[in-house]
Amino acid sequence: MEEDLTTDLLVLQSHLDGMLERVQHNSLALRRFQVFEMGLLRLNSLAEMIEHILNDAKAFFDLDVISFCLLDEKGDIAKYLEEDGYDYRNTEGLILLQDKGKLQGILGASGRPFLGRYQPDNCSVFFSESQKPASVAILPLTRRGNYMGSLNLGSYKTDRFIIDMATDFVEHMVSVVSICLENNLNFETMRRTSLVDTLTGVNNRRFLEQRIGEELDRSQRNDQPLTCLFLDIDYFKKVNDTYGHQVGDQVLMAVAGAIKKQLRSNDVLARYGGEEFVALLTNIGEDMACAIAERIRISIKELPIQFNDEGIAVTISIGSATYLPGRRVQMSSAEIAAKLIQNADAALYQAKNNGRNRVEIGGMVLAVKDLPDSKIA
Ligand SMILES: Nc1nc2c(ncn2[C@@H]2O[C@H](COP(=O)(O)OP(=O)(O)OP(=O)(O)O)[C@@H](O)[C@H]2O)c(=O)[nH]1
Repeated sequence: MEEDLTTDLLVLQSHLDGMLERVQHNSLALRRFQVFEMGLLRLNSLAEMIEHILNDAKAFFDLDVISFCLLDEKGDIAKYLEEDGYDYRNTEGLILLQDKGKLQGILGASGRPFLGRYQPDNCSVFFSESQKPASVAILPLTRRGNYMGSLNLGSYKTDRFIIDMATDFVEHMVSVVSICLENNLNFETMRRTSLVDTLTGVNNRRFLEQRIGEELDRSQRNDQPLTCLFLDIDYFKKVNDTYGHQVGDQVLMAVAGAIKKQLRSNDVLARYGGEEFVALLTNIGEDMACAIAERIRISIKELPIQFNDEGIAVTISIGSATYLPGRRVQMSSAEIAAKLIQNADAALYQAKNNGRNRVEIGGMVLAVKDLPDSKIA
């Protein structure tokens, strides 16, 4: 009798130990998840989110392999990452899928997580052959019933993810990841649309105003000149009056595209107003600026724009001014920026006065106040 009691007590004790161990394990997992979640909420961009997921989640959740799959049907995500200089093509574990069908094929229309043994048919898209896990959790990221991608966790242990495992915890995690992903994507889209001119697709004036200060600081730091071109289509009112506003819009788009083609990818081009554009050419002094402006002028003159089989002749006038960094800086970036644009605009005015379809050089801008007009051309 006493022996039976002792055995029962030992069994009970071992049950309790097991339960305690599970509670401790779960509370540790929960704490880790809270830290991971807080990290996710603090992120400011899509690139940061990708890094957090791929680099930190593996350690947080003690995984052997992880991949982050994003549905990118229109190629916007690739474009955003590229624009931010993020090397998404060589980021291990990041998968941009253009076809929603693949995710639906694996996870079904319900969007339920898949936990279990690695199956080549379903899982090879998410894990490379060299890092093939034994068990996986393929967690769909969805918002409002739409797939956005999946978070794919892998372990070399076959029993880490099993079919009947409770999924409450992972489902909570993927809803947080899904919300963060949606926020980051919305933010990236908003950031771009608010700084891009919707008609021509080049940047808008607000973008230019933000960027010019950064470019001037860079110019100062690297002791390299920065040139500003002010470009204005000639007699554009006549194009509108003759062919209509819609054709005028087509001309604006064609001209913006042609100017952009003559610039380097790190130069800035913005639509400043109606038919005016401003370009910032980094590390370009006056001589080079003149050659580039001439190249732009000729490319616009030769632009083949057709309306009802009739060619529309378009020309552009360009004014240029160049900032020369120096040791004596007595003006703020904002003051230098205003002066640079003002001088380029004045040169444009000259180009218009001197007959249009021409380039005028407005001279150098220095950051010193004591030179009258700071203009030494
Ligand atoms: N189609 C179209 N026209 C625009 C847009 N924004 C401004 N404009 C037109 O651009 C024209 C600008 O005319 P003006 O400022 O007189 O200049 P211009 O005819 O180009 O003459 P110069 O600059 O002196 O050579 C006006 O007719 C505006 O209506 C736009 O987004 N689309």
